Amino acid sequence: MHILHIALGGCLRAPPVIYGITPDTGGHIAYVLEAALAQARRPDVTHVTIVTRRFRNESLGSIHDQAVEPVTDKVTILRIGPQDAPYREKDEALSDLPGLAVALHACATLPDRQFDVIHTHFSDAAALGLDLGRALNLPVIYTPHALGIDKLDAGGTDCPALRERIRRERTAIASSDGIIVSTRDEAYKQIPRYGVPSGLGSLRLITPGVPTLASAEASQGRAFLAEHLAEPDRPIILAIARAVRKKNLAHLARSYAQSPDLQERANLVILSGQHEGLQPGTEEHEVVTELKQIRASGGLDHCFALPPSHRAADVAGLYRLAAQGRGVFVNPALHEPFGLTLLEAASVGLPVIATNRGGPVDIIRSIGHGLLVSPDSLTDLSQALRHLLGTPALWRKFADAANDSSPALGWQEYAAHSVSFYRQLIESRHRPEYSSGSGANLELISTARGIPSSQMGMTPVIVPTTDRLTEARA
Ligand SMILES: O=c1ccn([C@@H]2O[C@H](COP(=O)(O)OP(=O)(O)O[C@H]3O[C@H](CO)[C@@H](O)[C@H](O)[C@H]3O)[C@@H](O)[C@H]2O)c(=O)[nH]1
Ligand SMILES: O=P(O)(O)OC[C@H]1O[C@](O)(CO)[C@@H](O)[C@@H]1O
Repeated sequence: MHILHIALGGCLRAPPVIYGITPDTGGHIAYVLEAALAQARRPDVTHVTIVTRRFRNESLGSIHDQAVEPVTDKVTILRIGPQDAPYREKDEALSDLPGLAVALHACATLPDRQFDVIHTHFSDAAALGLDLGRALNLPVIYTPHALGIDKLDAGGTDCPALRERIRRERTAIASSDGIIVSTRDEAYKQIPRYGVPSGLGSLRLITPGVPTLASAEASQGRAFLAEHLAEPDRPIILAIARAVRKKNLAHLARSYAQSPDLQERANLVILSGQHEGLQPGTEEHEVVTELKQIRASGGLDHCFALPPSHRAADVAGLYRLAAQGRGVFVNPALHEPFGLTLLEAASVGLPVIATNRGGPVDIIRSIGHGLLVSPDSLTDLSQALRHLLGTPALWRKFADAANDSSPALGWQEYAAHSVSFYRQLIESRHRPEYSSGSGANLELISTARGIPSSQMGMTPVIVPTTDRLTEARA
């Protein structure tokens, strides 16, 4: 099987990726690369091609202007589009889609590129994938990663670009042959909000694995923080997220700033993308500026680190340092579609405190390595921090749960379930009764493992085939 992934946003390249180098260089890239590498390790997969955008921007890396980038002998990144195209964020790049569709078609019809299935990531890629799928009669799978309606609810600006994104997402949901989501929240709450009649495709809940952390040890994290903290041996309250409002990092900073006892007990470390070159007026610039203001007005320079740049090894070192020093990882997002960082924390045995909106509910229920809090309440967050940092037995219990889950967090099962789903969609194309959009490949819709749909209070649209985190704990 030759799998084609399409992911247009951000700076996608062979590892090491510089996450946070742009606002679109985040979790979906980790997901696509890990999925592709794990799928390629299977003997029934001959090759995995990842198509992304080509652009020229020296500060983001000359690799993005290279048409072909081998990742392994079975995984290749292909970059499409004009050679001198500038880098654009996803909302600005929509006008490029017709040109990219032509370029994709040209590269997908070369004799040595016989794809069997197309897996698209985010709705811009779905538009391209659906077009190619129709032309080549290939099944198309859509993974949303982040959906616009919930972004709007989480405080996203209601603007034409977001409305257009929601329109595209509706088309992707309605027209794809299959949808792969990561959480029950996406399956039972977010997708049904699009009001697309179920029946055009089947939807699977397949839990992603953990992004592979660099091998750096805690000592790397300690060295990285050396110049930022006066008492570097205190436990660390760690947050790592793109500098966008939805991630609610200022809420964590405020909660810490209002709690002198927490400042005495632990240091706060926030990695919020790469700050260099942020343009005034952008969301990321505003988010980072607000964090700096909270730190300055609270006189917290000695205990609140906001490093302006970081690399993959620093991220790994910080997670391990936080775990070693009995700290905690915090994801305070207003809404988190899934939350790969919570898996990263689990993989090093680090307890977490996470938003009770979205994917973290599934993740923490499955792994049991932390507490859920409302992202609206400063006191709930500071109390949770006090409780966890001040109760060694609770910390140990969560750390043990994280360590127990660790072996089950790889991508092998994701690869097995996704490839089996692809195969089913490919085979259904060859059955005589198949006709596109007829719903012939629809499986009936039942309940997610352990949660009757009636309890979710909405119409279920899926047959989840795997919920690996739950299985891992069973
Ligand atoms: O400054 C940063 C910010 C992020 N990261 C890394 O980038 C990834 C970000 O993951 P996450 O916060 O889960 O993802 P998002 O970038 O928000 O991506 C989307 O896609 C992910 C995969 O589907 C989902 O887990 C998210 O909920 C969804 O918002 C993780 O590996 C982080 O460690 C960094 O290294 N540095
Ligand atoms: O919903 P938002 O904040 O626009 O973010 C979605 C973006 O973030 C990412 O998760 C970044 O990797 C992409 O999938 C997507 O481009």
